[in-house]
Amino acid sequence: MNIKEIDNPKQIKQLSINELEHLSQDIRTFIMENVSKTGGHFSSNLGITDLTVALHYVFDSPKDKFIFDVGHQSYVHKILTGRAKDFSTLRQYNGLSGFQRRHESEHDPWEAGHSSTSISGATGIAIARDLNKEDFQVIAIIGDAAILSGESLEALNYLGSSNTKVIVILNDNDMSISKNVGGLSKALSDIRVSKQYNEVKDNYTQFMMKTKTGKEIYKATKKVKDKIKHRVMIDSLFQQFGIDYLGPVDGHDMGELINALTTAKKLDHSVILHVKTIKGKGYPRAEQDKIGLYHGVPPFDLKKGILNKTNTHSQKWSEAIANHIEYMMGKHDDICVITPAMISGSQLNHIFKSYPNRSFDVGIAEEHAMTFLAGLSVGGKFPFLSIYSSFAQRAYDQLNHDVARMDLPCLIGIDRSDLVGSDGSTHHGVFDISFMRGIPNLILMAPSSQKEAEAMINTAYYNHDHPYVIRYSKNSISKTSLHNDERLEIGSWEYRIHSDAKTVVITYGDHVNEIEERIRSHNLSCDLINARFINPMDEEMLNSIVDKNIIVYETCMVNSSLGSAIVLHYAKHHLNVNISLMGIGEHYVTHGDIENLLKQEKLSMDDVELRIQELNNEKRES
Ligand SMILES: Cc1ncc(C[n+]2csc(CCOP(=O)(O)OP(=O)(O)O)c2C)c(N)n1
Ligand SMILES: CC(=O)[C@@H](O)[C@H](O)COP(=O)(O)O
Ligand SMILES: [Mg+2]
Repeated sequence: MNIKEIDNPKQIKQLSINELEHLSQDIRTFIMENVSKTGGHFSSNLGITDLTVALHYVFDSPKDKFIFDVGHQSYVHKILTGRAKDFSTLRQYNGLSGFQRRHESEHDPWEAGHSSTSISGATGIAIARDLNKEDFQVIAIIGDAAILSGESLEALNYLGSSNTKVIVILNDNDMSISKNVGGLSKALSDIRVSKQYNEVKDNYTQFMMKTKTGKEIYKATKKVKDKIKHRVMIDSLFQQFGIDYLGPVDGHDMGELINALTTAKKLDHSVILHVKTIKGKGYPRAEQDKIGLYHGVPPFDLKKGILNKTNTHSQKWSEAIANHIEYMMGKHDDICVITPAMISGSQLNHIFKSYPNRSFDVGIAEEHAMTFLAGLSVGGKFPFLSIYSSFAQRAYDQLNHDVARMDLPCLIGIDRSDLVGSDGSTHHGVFDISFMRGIPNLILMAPSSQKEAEAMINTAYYNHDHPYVIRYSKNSISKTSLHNDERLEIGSWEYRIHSDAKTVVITYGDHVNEIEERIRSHNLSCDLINARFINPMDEEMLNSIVDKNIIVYETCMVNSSLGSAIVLHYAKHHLNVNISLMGIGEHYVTHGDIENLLKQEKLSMDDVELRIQELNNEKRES
């Protein structure tokens, strides 16, 4: 069957097991040839090929709903649902997304990019189906790392107590991006495929599901069997949630897969089908990859594999940050490093090798990572958490409630800030400034060079007084050798171009050098300020340019960004617009007090603000 001629998964329904196996191999070859050209998620899709072919053979998408967790492993699903012809546009502007996208196909009922949402979403879709008295299957396809993350466990806990039916396919390749971590992950990998046991069990279950009596007997005996199983046999952690468990089955044996999926389809209650696969199946370098080199790949030569290029002139921001952190770890043994499953992406492999006892990969667990950081700080360590901007969105309350409120000395590296390119909208780091600027005690920094980044890390460590955040993008920067020992004054901006021009641009991070180069090469009459502290702002410098035209340039121009803070500062201090900022917050003044004040006395806004402060003090003292 020519892969590009598959418009609809129905076309594979009449194939034999043997033909399905050949189709699966052809799809793996197609993925290798295409993804090695465009870049994208490589080993996860090779490993899930047989399972996805079997899923589309047994179930009927789009009537049956396929929800891929994260969605980075949905390429085979896309190929079988008529999108093979678009693969040359994978992860490009206006091209095929690297994740499920609803606008792309009726076969994509769900969207993700962030991990561990599939079971929650599937449960919602299933319960809505039951309420609407509709009849279709809801299937969540989730990896062994994603299923061990907070939201997945919350969803499983709820699913086990609900009467709806969701089929959870656990695609267990014993790998996250790199090796999977945690106690539950070990329990999973200890459970072995026993073909004979599964065959007997599948045939028995299918036989019992044929009749009403059979179903009753199945349920009654299942309880007894589970009790015995809990004690004597595989202590499957999923049965603890009250959800039936099938498997584990060999994820590369088409017949066994189809049998197990058919059993799951016939059940009248939720079930987890545990499927063991090999991440990178069919491409030995990817099968042997334990550090995630073939998880998300750039375009590469299939024959030679991905070659480790050591570039002496440029580096990724992550590398510059990790190098200086490692340098500081060598000088100060209280520094620890945390990552939520992104060792390779955050360039921490060398630190994990050099300081294994002070480096912690907590798995896909951003909430835990952030509060774990707080605990390490309370315990007298100086922790550094490296976390992607969009994944940090998961840990907003932990940052606010556990780190900032206690004003704990630590450093948080917000990696992949600003636009990230091919991962697209779910991964752009454009909200971190707006969700962090309002949190008390956080010092927000954005370096424009390696040297400045090192000075910021030094400042955070040696000041040892607040939680510091340093944000940097996925871009590359020029590489210098030295580790400088400089520090910065908190809130101090840098006049990068100071020619007393009528216009001044204020920006930070990667944009500073880009804009400086443009001003100089076009000989523009324009000053440039490097706002390297996004919070607190350099109000003295702001006041010194009150008579200039100001252009604020930033990527994440969303509410409560730096730009809006600057506008507010001017409105409050310099424009003849009367504006007073009044927070009720912990103040003692009520809305009613303010209304009365405004009504009774004809005061200027400055007087109102003054009067409110007096009123506030009076009430606080009373
Ligand atoms: C909230 C969140 N954290 C981290 C990631 C990065 N990430 C994408 S896939 C992945 C590993 C997933 O492992 P698993 O669920 O086992 O799927 P596999 O790739 O092995 O099939 C990670 C950590 C993410 N997408 N979302
Ligand atoms: C799917 C996912 O979330 C990760 O694999 C992500 O794509 C990694 O991004 P980087 O390639 O920027 O490390
Ligand atoms: Mg996995």
